[in-house]
Amino acid sequence: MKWSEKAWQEILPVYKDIIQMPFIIELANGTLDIEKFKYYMQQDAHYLEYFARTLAVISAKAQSVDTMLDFIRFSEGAIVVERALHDSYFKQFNVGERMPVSPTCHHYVHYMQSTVYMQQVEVGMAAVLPCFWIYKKVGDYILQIQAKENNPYADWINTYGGEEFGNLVEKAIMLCDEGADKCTETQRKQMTAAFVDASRLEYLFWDSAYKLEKWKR
Ligand SMILES: Cc1ncc(CN)c(N)n1
Repeated sequence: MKWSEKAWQEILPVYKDIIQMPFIIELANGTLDIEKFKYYMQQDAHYLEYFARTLAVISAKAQSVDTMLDFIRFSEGAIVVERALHDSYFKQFNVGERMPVSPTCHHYVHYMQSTVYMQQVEVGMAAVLPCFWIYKKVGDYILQIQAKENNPYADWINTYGGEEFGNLVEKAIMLCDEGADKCTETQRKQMTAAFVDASRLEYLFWDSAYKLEKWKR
């Protein structure tokens, strides 16, 4: 069994919880409170900047020039493609100034960064994989159940449920499997632990947006 197949089995309960979250259900049927979506997008704008930088660090640490190129392209995609999606929603919903980074977003981006800087490159690759894979799975799931007419969140759904994003995700999974093949069993376990932690943070990211999470002080 490939590393990715085993790793997905580990996070299956988290994924099943994610697709039942009110944020996801309401996004799919188009009833999600716009303030919650705006909050999510504002936090996601922070997230994407750190995510893109983190991908660039993985690129710099990559074992081969081909993997280096793949991760630098992922980094570019996070900024160019996903930021375009944010910008169009910010315009549509008239979002001006940026919010401070929320506690959950802060935790997630610093978790990613410290993992990528402090651990071997394959563990860093596993830590960013849920950002690809869970979004693809959630995008595909929402495509099946979505309200087809007048859903204000259709562009978000089509971005992550689309074929273009799907190709990136396939590549990211394949690169993790290639990396895992070169690792020891202990290192593969570290990869899985990073994948599980980041998946749990994906859950918390949507949960925090639904609750409009704020710093206590
Ligand atoms: C929090 C989060 N995780 C993942 C993605 C998809 N790159 C995203 N836009 N935001």
